[in-house]
Amino acid sequence: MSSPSRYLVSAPGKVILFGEHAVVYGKTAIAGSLDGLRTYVFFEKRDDGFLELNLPKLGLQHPLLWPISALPYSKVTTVSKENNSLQESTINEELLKSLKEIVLDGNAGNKNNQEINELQQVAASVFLYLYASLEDKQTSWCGTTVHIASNLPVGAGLGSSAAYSVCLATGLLLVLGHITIPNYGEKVGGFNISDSSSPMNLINRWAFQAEKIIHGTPSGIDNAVATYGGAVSFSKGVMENVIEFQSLRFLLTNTKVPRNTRTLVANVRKLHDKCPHIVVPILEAIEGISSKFKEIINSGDSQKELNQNIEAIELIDFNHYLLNSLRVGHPSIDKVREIAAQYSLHSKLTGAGGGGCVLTLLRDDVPNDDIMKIMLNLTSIGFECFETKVGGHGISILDASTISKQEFLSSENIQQFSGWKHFN
Ligand SMILES: Nc1ncnc2c1ncn2[C@@H]1O[C@H](COP(=O)(O)OP(=O)(O)OP(=O)(O)O)[C@@H](O)[C@H]1O
Ligand SMILES: C[C@@](O)(CCO)CC(=O)[O-]
Repeated sequence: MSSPSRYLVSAPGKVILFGEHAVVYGKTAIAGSLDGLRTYVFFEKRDDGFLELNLPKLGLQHPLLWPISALPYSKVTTVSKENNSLQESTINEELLKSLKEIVLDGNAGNKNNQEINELQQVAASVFLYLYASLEDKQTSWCGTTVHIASNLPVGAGLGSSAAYSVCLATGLLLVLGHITIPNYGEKVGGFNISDSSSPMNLINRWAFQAEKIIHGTPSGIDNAVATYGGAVSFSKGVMENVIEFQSLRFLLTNTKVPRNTRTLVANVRKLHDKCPHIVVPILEAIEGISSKFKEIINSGDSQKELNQNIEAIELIDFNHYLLNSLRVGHPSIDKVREIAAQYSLHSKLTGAGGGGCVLTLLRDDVPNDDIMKIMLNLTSIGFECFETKVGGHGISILDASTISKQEFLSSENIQQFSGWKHFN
């Protein structure tokens, strides 16, 4: 049977309940996937030896185009299908510099001569890095056209970079013949992270490489949640399912204050290196919060009790204060907390902070009218609100042979195309 000439891949955003930043130092974080907020990538076969990337969500009006022959093969470790040895190359300054040059050349060769900013350049570098690393020259595809669509806010703390990285890793592993579409339709559940040959683990490993290009020193939690989905606990690269908080409802408020995870993580690192005697105990205290939350959810509380559990709720405030002391807070986040507190709701920043999104736990005993009022209040000052639960599918894949590029681009609800498959 011939392989599809088009694939559609999707991956979810994520929300961190407890433990961001501390997780970079090996501490435990609790997080979940955001099934309704996803990135979708459409891969279409080419036969002219070119790679085309379309990044409309990052504000690029015209495609970027490169001949495959321009890729920096000598600087990445290519893969042999025979012995199945996928070796990631070290992501160093030299590699990043040559990727950047190739991205800018691809843009310069474009007759539209558009400006390309740092965010667009990094996103394109990720694509070229993955293609060069994974190409084994046995594919029937002689190039690909890639279109990205997403309903995730970019750079707001909800893991947009990880969803993008996971989609690209999945699609390119498929296109370049390393994995095939899974058979499962609707199955959601466990995964075996220790099985190194599993397609999901392969995807997660390559998405982690992509995240290193975007973030510098990521913990790996964002790409793991986008890959495997669910509600999880994550520490030192190892993930466990923690399904007990999947029915909790949250309000996510995007303050729309632009920030950059790479810079925020680097700033915490500088503080850590300068004042370890202050920062290390803060990280330990954050670990204590994640552990306490796990203890509460493992102690047999029903979801309802968890929702009303004062101790669990106070952990949200404690975690927020500790993050503020790592200097990743922002006045816009305090404003959301202040408005939520008027209705006795508790909030914390989520993701890297410095603006971005705020997470508010919606307790069952808070009337819907109050929630509406909070949302109105927040939107009236320019913030954006989403009500959400955590959990749901990680990577989803669709044989898109019968879907045209136009249908993909004009679809209001890409999730509704039928036939999505999942690995877990
Ligand atoms: N839809 C998209 N199309 C192309 N690139 C994207 C897209 N979404 C994210 N990216 C890439 O990810 C970068 C944003 O990453 P950043 O880590 O700052 O935000 P985030 O992942 O949303 O937040 P956090 O890491 O705190 O969860 C963008 O600059 C771009 O390189
Ligand atoms: C701030 C951080 O902890 C979460 C970003 O979503 C960074 C990381 O874990 O890589």
